[in-house]
Amino acid sequence: MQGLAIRELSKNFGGLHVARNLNVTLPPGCRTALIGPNGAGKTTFANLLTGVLQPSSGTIHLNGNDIGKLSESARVRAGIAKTFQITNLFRGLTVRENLRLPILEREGGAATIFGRADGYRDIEAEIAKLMDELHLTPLAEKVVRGLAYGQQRLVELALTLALRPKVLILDEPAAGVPTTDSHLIVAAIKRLPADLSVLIIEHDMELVFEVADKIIVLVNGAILMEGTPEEVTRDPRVRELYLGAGHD
Ligand SMILES: Nc1ncnc2c1ncn2[C@@H]1O[C@H](COP(=O)(O)OP(=O)(O)OP(=O)(O)O)[C@@H](O)[C@H]1O
Repeated sequence: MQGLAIRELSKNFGGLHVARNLNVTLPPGCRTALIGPNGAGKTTFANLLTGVLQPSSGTIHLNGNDIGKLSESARVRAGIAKTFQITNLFRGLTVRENLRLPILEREGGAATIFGRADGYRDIEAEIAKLMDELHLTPLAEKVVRGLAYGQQRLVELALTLALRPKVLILDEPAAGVPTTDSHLIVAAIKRLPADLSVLIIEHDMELVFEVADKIIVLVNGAILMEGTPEEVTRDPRVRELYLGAGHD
């Protein structure tokens, strides 16, 4: 089975059930959005996938391999990356300098990569490609501190993609980005590598509907329903949830 397969995943904090027997498959190439009211358990679910939290029960397989017991860093190496949670940019460095860092890290350090005949050229070519994909090329020599917030988020996304993940978790990609710039984020999500599995946790429904192939609605730690954006909008329970009280 290709992609990420989550089976019967549960998490309790004492008597509080924040994930209840969750079964979710994130196939390569699929853009899945996870939505739900505040406190539904979305962040907890992401933390269970990245290894920040250990589940009470259940399994997680990536391309058939059990990754459920791996540490956070081992999961990153296995191909699970999450962005937009913490800013890990070096604000005094340029966009290009920032992008060099995860590539060096991935390749096992400067000594290894620069020891190869084409090492330097390969890195610079990869940085150029990443910047091109995210339309960051005009900002290459700009110091990150001076960029608009939405642009900084694109740089963060580029840094995460430099790790060459198989599964990308976008945690509220539009949070804090002015609405005038949110189209930059939408465009970047649309240009992500075609075979990547993407899980988007997002409150902004407009963004979700623009980018998601599939939506999972989480309520009280359980899946209320999942389906295409059209199926989800038609569902009376979802309409009740989003037109009623208790959401952002
Ligand atoms: N470490 C923890 N210990 C105890 N309870 C926790 C812990 N982390 C989260 N919770 C509780 O688990 C529930 C789910 O929280 P979570 O942050 O996953 O929800 P969410 O859907 O991401 O919410 P939001 O949309 O507000 O970010 C909440 O009731 C929260 O208070």
